[in-house]
Amino acid sequence: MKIAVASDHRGFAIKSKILQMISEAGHEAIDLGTDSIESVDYPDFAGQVAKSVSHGEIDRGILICGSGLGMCIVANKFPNVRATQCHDDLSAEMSRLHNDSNVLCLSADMLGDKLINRMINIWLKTEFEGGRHARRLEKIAEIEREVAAEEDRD
Ligand SMILES: O=C(CO)[C@H](O)[C@H](O)[C@H](O)COP(=O)(O)O
Repeated sequence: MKIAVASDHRGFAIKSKILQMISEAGHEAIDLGTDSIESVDYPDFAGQVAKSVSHGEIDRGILICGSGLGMCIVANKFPNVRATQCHDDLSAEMSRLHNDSNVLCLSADMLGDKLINRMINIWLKTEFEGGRHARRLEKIAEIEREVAAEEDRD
């Protein structure tokens, strides 16, 4: 898979390790910034990754900020993006099994390197279960279409 990774200043230190984890797992890792610990605004980076996932240019994204929360809020503004804030092995697994998560949002401040490594490997390997969960994702897609249609009318 082609996987883009971006962070704000708080996630900068772990980002290079995450890029390496992705490569070691046999995937193509794309670095979309930030490039230093200088303070930046997370919406700029979440937006780049989420837009690429939304347009199908990349398969998945990983976003890291202090809490992971702001990144997740931004990413879910984009159609076709199912961004999930995960904090342990089980949430990483469930986000794939039930939600077909295509953007993983992580906290740099609250999670250790070993846990992040494990979560990423689980998130990369776990397949979506489909079935009743596919019906629910179709309802999310329908909501996205309704919102877009309302915006067109305004
Ligand atoms: O998006 C966040 C909070 O929802 C992240 O934790 C950011 O990294 C954080 O808000 C950045 O804060 P800072 O004080 O400017 O470093």
